[in-house]
Amino acid sequence: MAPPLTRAAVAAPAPPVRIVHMGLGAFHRAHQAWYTDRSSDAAAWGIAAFTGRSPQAAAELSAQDGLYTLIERGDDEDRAVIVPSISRALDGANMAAFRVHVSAPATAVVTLTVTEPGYHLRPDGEIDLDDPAVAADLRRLSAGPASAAPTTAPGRLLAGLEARRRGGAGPIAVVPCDNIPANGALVHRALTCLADEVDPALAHWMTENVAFVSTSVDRITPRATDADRAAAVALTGYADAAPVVAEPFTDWVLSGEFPAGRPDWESAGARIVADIAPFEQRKLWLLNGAHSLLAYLGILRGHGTVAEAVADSGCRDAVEGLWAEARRGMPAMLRAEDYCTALITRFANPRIAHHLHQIGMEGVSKLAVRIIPVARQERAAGRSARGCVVPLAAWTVLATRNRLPADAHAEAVRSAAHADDPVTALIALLDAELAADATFVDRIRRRAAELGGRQA
Ligand SMILES: NC(=O)c1ccc[n+]([C@@H]2O[C@H](COP(=O)([O-])OP(=O)(O)OC[C@H]3O[C@@H](n4cnc5c(N)ncnc54)[C@H](O)[C@@H]3O)[C@@H](O)[C@H]2O)c1
Ligand SMILES: O=P(O)(O)OC[C@@H](O)[C@@H](O)[C@H](O)[C@H](O)CO
Repeated sequence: MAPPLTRAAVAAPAPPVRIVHMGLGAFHRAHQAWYTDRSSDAAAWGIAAFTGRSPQAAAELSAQDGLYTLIERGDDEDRAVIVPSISRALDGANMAAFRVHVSAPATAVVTLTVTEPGYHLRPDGEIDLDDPAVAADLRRLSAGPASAAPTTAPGRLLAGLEARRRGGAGPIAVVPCDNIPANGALVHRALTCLADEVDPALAHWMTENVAFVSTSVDRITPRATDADRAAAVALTGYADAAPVVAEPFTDWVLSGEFPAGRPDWESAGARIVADIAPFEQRKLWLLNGAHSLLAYLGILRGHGTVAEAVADSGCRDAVEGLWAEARRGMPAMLRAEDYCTALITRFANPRIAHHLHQIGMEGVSKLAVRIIPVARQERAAGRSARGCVVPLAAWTVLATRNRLPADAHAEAVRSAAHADDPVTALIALLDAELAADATFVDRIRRRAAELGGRQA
């Protein structure tokens, strides 16, 4: 039997905690934790990483001192590195530990990967105060912010910041790393809105002390399997209950201030830019837009993974059609055509089993930021947006057949799918203006009918 992965075994001391992370999933381990470990000053920057909803990842990682294997899976071989930057792995419900770490003077950064619905934002980007979980957190925080046990990520983050203010620990940066455009600005607005309701003095303190950084993050990281756990042992010689598999490619673009410092992430390849918007658009519209298209069209065409779907010329042509529209107007410095060429190779990696079902989850939140902005741009310019019609039509077909992967908005999707005019009702969940564009909706309806959906 392989020996357990421990810090003593691999001679990797835990770096002192200066970063708190929320959402200890696969992506954090493949991306921010990896960048931190690859930075020139890695020995000075440890992470206290908190799970989002279940304590399992914290239990698995704690049993191996926070260490895990990152398997970089190329076209023809695996490369393994043991990543030591997570010094402590903790249950997200452990608010006492969360407050201690966020309010520690040494802590300089809070990063988040809590998934798109984890921010509880409305389609207009504001925090949804009518969401029962948000409303419950507001009641808890208003009754006693110092001892409340919120359950949402924004509620927990606000409780941590409140503890930091009380402790006089000074400024800090909040760095959301989910696939949401202007994620720093949106989280800033969401937290300010909550703080205004809980205690305006806290909102004022945040204005002076909390910097919100927007990021564009990129590294294809599918959920690990039992075969990946076996591969980790074979590669490193250590048993690992929580390895992560990712493609070799990785990218991180950040924009904003870090008033208390940060790791030298540039030394690991990250870029700090003044304007994040073009980088976000390239990533979300080209990579994630194509992913969502492949997910819904691919499921309808009987495929299981991205690599299978992109090998199907019916899916591939649809991706090219979406990209032709999404690339319009992108500045030349983004080299969008080269990015798309590289994406085809990345998607086609036969050794990465990225399941369409996983990508197709949370379609309401994802389509709204991956496809809808392109469709709006095209329609505003008087064009057909036919490339955007395909993913939207495929999504409506799966909705009317009750075959969509899980979605936090499943109830609204179900009710729209049973409306007299399901296509209009479903598109209205994504964007009211496009739902009122009769020509565009009719195009989606006709495409959906071709794909086998219920039209009305
Ligand atoms: N996996 C990728 O390839 C990839 C690449 C770029 C960006 N991302 C971003 O990272 C996010 C997480 O991806 P992952 O692969 O780590 O997923 P994952 O399922 O491995 O981990 C998700 C983490 O978020 C927590 N979480 C889930 N729902 C939550 C909620 N409603 N509130 C609070 N916490 C919640 C989970 O408990 C877990 O800790 C994605 O949604 C995406 O925005 C992922
Ligand atoms: O992670 P999600 O659920 O937001 O979206 C699924 C994929 O589109 C996404 O994870 C991509 O693989 C990733 O964004 C690549 O960097």
